[in-house]
Amino acid sequence: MPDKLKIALLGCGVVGTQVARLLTEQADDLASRVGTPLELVGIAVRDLSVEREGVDPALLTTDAEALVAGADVVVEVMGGIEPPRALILRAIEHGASVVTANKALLAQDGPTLYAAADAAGVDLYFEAAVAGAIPIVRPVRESLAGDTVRRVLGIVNGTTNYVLDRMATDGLDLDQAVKEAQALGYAEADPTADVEGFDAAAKAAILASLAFHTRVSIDDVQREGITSLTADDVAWAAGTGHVIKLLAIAERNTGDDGTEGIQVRVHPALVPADHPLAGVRGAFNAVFIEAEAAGELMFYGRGAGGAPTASAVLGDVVSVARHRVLGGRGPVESSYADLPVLPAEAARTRYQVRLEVADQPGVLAQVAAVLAEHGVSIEAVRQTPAPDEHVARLLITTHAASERALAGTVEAIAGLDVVRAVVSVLRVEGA
Ligand SMILES: NC(=O)c1ccc[n+]([C@@H]2O[C@H](COP(=O)([O-])OP(=O)(O)OC[C@H]3O[C@@H](n4cnc5c(N)ncnc54)[C@H](O)[C@@H]3O)[C@@H](O)[C@H]2O)c1
Ligand SMILES: N[C@@H](CCO)C(=O)O
Ligand code: NA
Repeated sequence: MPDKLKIALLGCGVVGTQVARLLTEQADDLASRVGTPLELVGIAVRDLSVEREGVDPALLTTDAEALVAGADVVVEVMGGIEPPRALILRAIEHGASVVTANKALLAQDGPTLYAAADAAGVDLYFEAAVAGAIPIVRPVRESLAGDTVRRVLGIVNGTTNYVLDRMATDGLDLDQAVKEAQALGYAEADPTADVEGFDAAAKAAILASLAFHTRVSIDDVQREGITSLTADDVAWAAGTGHVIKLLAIAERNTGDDGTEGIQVRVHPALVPADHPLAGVRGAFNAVFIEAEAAGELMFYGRGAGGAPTASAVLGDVVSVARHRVLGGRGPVESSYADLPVLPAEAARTRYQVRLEVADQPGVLAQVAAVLAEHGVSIEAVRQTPAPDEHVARLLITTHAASERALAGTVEAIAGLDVVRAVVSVLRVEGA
């Protein structure tokens, strides 16, 4: 048994500071759990002069490469693609186990890192990369390894969930809610990665790879953010018994030509108010899984923040450290299924389409005819008066239709003389 394990920490920001704190404060407990002491041997940072609360300045270094070379376990919480990618590969080359929270890197180039870890026989763990503190990587990879996952629906971005929640509860418009999220430290000064769905898409790619034992990169994920949503959309959703959530969705599906594959997408969707995901408020995250034998499961908690994310990182550190003490490594990424990612247009969902139309005889029939021509089946139609007496508002809910059929339908409806505006088109999920 090693007399101690040397831990190198790369990055000392929001997450790194908390990882350093927990490693120090809980040193005795961690040593008992692992079976040997964990010694934090250094922390790589950019700027040595920045004061970091609770962090021993003597541990700081700007030479990340040298730090990595002498470590048993490397914890990467720098963020970004380079230098983390090169540093992780170097750590693996030196035989270190790696723990990372870096969803962007894993979603872009995970397979290279997994292959390197396999070749070296070391662990590469990343619980914090998806839904922060929520145990989701380990349950999907290990607890559900004997089951067949059909579908994963996740609220995996806390910032957008906070924004949508504020729009729903207090009628804020998007900009106001984003400003509030920034003031609370949820959203970055540049909120693009969150509001345009890039962060959720990275997590969707990682979740899909794990759930379906295949390789999905962020480029395979169909992505749409929340920036086109209005306070009116959110209010309408409530009026029809739904809440709007930004969902990361990964599901098994069959393509038009009968090919078995998966679909992975991120977009806002109407979720029925009685669905467990509808109750996920504020900046919380949740992942809802439908598996063949297990049925429905939901994992809920904090998806971000220094301490919650550090909790997931430390859990991984203990796991990989235990493996080193016992000899060997933990379960690896399985990627035997080789399921293709199907084209987005073949995805089938229910839709709500809101229109403003001329309030005159035959309008409903014309609109219904377009839907019929495109093979889109209507589930319900609701008409409400508009402030202008010559205009009516129509809310059409469809049965499941393909994205392709729906797009053609909406284009044709928009071209009808009697249609003043297509107000919104939203998918309905989880019904
Ligand atoms: N903050 C969260 O809530 C959260 C949640 C889940 C996952 N993550 C992930 O954790 C990682 C870290 O996030 P964070 O919020 O702590 O970021 P941060 O910006 O607060 O901290 C990053 C740290 O890394 C250092 N760093 C960056 N590049 C460096 C370089 N080239 N050399 C040396 N030091 C360098 C920075 O100086 C900073 O100290 C990211 O991959 C992020 O996606 C964060
Ligand atoms: N920006 C992310 C945090 C970490 O992924 C969120 O709002 O959930
Ligand atoms: Na997690």
